[in-house]
Amino acid sequence: MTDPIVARTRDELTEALAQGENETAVVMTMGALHAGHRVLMRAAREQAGDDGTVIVTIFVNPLQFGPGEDFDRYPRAFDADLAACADEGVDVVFAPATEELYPYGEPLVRVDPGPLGTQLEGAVRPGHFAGVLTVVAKLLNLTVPHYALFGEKDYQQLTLIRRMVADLDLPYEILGVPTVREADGLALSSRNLYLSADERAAAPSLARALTAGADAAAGGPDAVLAAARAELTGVDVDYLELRGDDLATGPLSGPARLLVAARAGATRLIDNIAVDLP
Ligand SMILES: Nc1ncnc2c1ncn2[C@@H]1O[C@H](COP(=O)(O)OP(=O)(O)OP(=O)(O)O)[C@@H](O)[C@H]1O
Ligand SMILES: CC(C)(CO)[C@@H](O)C(=O)[O-]
Ligand code: BAL
Repeated sequence: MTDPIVARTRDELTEALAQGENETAVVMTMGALHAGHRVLMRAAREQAGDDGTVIVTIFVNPLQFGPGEDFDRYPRAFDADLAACADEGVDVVFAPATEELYPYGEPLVRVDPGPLGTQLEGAVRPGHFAGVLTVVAKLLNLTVPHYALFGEKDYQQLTLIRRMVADLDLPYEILGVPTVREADGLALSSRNLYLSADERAAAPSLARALTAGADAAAGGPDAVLAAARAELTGVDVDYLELRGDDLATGPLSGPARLLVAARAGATRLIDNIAVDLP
């Protein structure tokens, strides 16, 4: 096991990447790495190959947090993150300071996520997806990977990143990785660290609701939503929505996504599942 090269600046990153001529794959994270991130790292290694380069970025992006959100208290655990990256054979960790990534202060020009950016998560978190897409575009252009891997847990984010890359002709291949879950179905998330014992006990109701919804697919959209709603207990629901799998609204048949966001105490949890409508 070799320790990854840690790059804190653009120059250090360029130097670290200059060494490899083979395929590169990047996993972008906000740190506090868990087993879900590790699955992304393994998928990245599979894409890049043994002689390729796997890059993990660790950056808590202030641009995607709204006022009153948890930017300040977002978990930060750099030493443990580095150990996890070493364990997974990551080659390069890019962990810039805010001033390194945004040397001119808050960017005036941002990537516009379009109408989907104000729906679902975007309705609850105004400006969130402009902040996400802007930093993802920057990190893609800095790491210049062949592949970038993102989790399906953040399905709307993954969908918007795919659209950004297609709409702006960015030369990177975006790959989605299925959601990694605890034994009781709860999707792994750095924010699960915030949950009290009671909240942790209530949290799997999101996954139960999604499974019940997907199991009711044969009955059509109304049956899916009713089955899911019946299982959503002990949490405050922000939204439960069924959409076509590209998240564009429209007549619902064929491949669809059921998405949920709910609060357990003060902690917002999100999750989603594929639904195969008749
Ligand atoms: N349980 C999971 N399964 C698969 N991918 C995941 C999972 N959790 C996070 N990811 C993916 O890891 C990448 C980095 O996510 P991030 O660092 O925000 O972690 P997170 O656990 O989603 O944190 P948060 O609690 O902030 O949502 C994203 O592509 C995200 O979709
Ligand atoms: C993609 C990302 C690293 C951009 O800050 C973040 O939104 C996340 O961790 O999902
Ligand atoms: N995991 C998505 C990033 C965010 O919640 O800000």
